[in-house]
Formats: sequence, structure tokens, C-alpha cells
Amino acid sequence: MVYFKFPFSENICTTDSSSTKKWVSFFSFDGSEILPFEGDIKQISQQEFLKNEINTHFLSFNLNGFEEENQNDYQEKLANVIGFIKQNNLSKLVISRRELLNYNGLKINLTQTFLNLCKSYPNAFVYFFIKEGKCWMGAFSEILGKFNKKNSQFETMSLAGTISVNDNWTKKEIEEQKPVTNFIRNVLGKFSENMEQSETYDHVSGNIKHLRTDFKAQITQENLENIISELHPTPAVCGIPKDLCQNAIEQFEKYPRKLYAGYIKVETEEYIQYFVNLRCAEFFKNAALIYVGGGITAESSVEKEWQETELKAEAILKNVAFT
Ligand SMILES: C=C(O[C@@H]1C=C(C(=O)O)C=C[C@H]1O)C(=O)O
Repeated sequence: MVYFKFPFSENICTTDSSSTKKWVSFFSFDGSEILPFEGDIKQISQQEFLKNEINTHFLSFNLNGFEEENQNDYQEKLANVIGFIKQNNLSKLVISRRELLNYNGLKINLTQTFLNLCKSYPNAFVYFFIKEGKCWMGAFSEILGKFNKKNSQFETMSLAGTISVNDNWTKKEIEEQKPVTNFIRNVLGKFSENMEQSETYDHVSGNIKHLRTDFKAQITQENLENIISELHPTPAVCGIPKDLCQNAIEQFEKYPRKLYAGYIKVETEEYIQYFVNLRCAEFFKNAALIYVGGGITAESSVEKEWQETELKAEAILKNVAFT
């Protein structure tokens, strides 16, 4: 089963298994896995959603033998990443880690956690699913693409650079967001002759903010899937050149990202939308893994990058409801 909420909406949606059409699918970061949910999208009331509490005791698998990277390990790794960035003259490389949430014998009320995320992030796409023993939940507002079926307008955004809501932007974040914007402009330019680009502005997400530039372009529907596969993974979650950066990510991270930094495709009557799967966690019977990362540049401070991942993990952690 899958539950989700669209940005700026309060309605909880699910899929109705009476149809075999697949309107909701999760794509892994490396493209090797697609998790489709069959059925038409339907709205359900909060009462109906809350009727059956779903908690982590219902899950099939325990997390065993997981060794969490501590601050020192992570910072050491990032120092090597910065060396690699300089050596290869990269504008940025996005590196992540997995933060462990041990339940210490308690259980998590997943239904309530989902509702807390919906309330904390009104502008986010929030989802929660259990399928084939896998359980993931996430809440973020980055769009890889939004296609309007009626007028063939395609929208996307360049979102990067992270600081606490009360801090001021520095050169590091401003420089870090530019390659994302340039990359998106180049890809869209191949498919559209009338593209609009907005000013760059602040995008607030709970306790942190990012730099954001919006794009709008007229495209043809036949090109939609090509555009998405050229865009994904954008330098907001990977780096450029794509292949070199994807390889470097595999070498440095040493674990598969699975659905983290992948995307979720949701098709409705009017739109086909693709949401970037960030600020997300994978839940097990005894513990959860929160996936968090950030764009590393030659100017990065390893300590600040660690703090950034702590802030991002906090976005999920403070919404977790134990029972
Ligand atoms: C990689 C993540 O977030 C992405 C990276 C950002 C950054 O490097 O500043 C900001 C927003 C997201 O596009 C994450 O949340 O794990």
C-alpha cells in the first residue's frame, strides 16, 4: 500500500487496487529498480487513514549488522572527496550517509509519523509505503518535473545550497547552485525553444533553506520521458559529468542509495509529476535509516557539511512518533 499528499494539498491519497493501471511508481537513484503501485488514485479521509494504526512491528525485516558512520569517519571521507573534486576539477559532487534511528525496543507509529510530516511540510510531496517487506517514508518539495497534459507545459527547478533558515548565503552555496541551474537550462534547451527561467530565490523547508531557480518550457509529450531521463540525476543529487560522479558516489559511499535521491512519478488526469525522493527514511522492525547528503565543492568545510546532514536528518527525526 502507498499513501501520499501532494504539495500544498491537505488531502491524503492512496491507490485503489481495483484497476491495474500504474499511476504511482518509485524509481531508484541508479535506475536499477522501479517499484510500481497498481490502481487509480483516490482520496481518503483522515479518519479512514487513522482507522488502522500501522506501526513498525508489522514490518517483515530487522536491520542487522549496520555500522553507522560517525562524525569523524564522515569528515575523513569528505576530506578525500574534496581531494577528488580538486583533482578532477569538478564543480560539485553530492555525497550522502545513512543516519541510524534505533527504536531501543520501542515501536514507531508510522501512520502518525506520516501525518506529522504532512503537517510540518505543507509545500512537500509526502509519501509512505509498505511493499514486499520494504517500508519508506519521505517529505520534500523538490520537483524533477511537472508536465501539464492540457497545455504541454513542463516545469522544473534548480534547488541546491543549504543553510539554516536564520543564516546568510555565502559564495559557497551560490556557486554550488549554479551548475544545477546551468545543467537544467542545457537539457531543456535541447527540447524547447521557449523556455523561461526565474530569478533565484529562497526556498524554505522547515529548519533550513535552499537556493531555487524555476524553469518553464513548452515541450511535446513524446519527449517527456527523454527529458526526465536526461535530467535525472541532476547535479542537485549527483554532480556533473554524470557518469564520473555516479561512479565516484559508488566508490565513496560504499552502499546502494536505493530509492534515496531517486524520484517518484505520479500521474493524474491533469499532470504527470516527478518528485525528487529526498528527506526520506527506510524503516525496519527494529530501526530506521535516514538518508541525508549534500553537495560537496572544493570550498566545502567538512564540519559544516556534517552539520548540514544533521539538520536534514532532523527534518525527519523530529516528526517520528513512537508508541
Ligand atoms: C542531497 C540532498 O538534498 C539536495 C542537496 C542540497 C544541497 O546540497 O545543498 C539541497 C537540496 C537538495 O537538492 C539531501 O537532502 O539529502
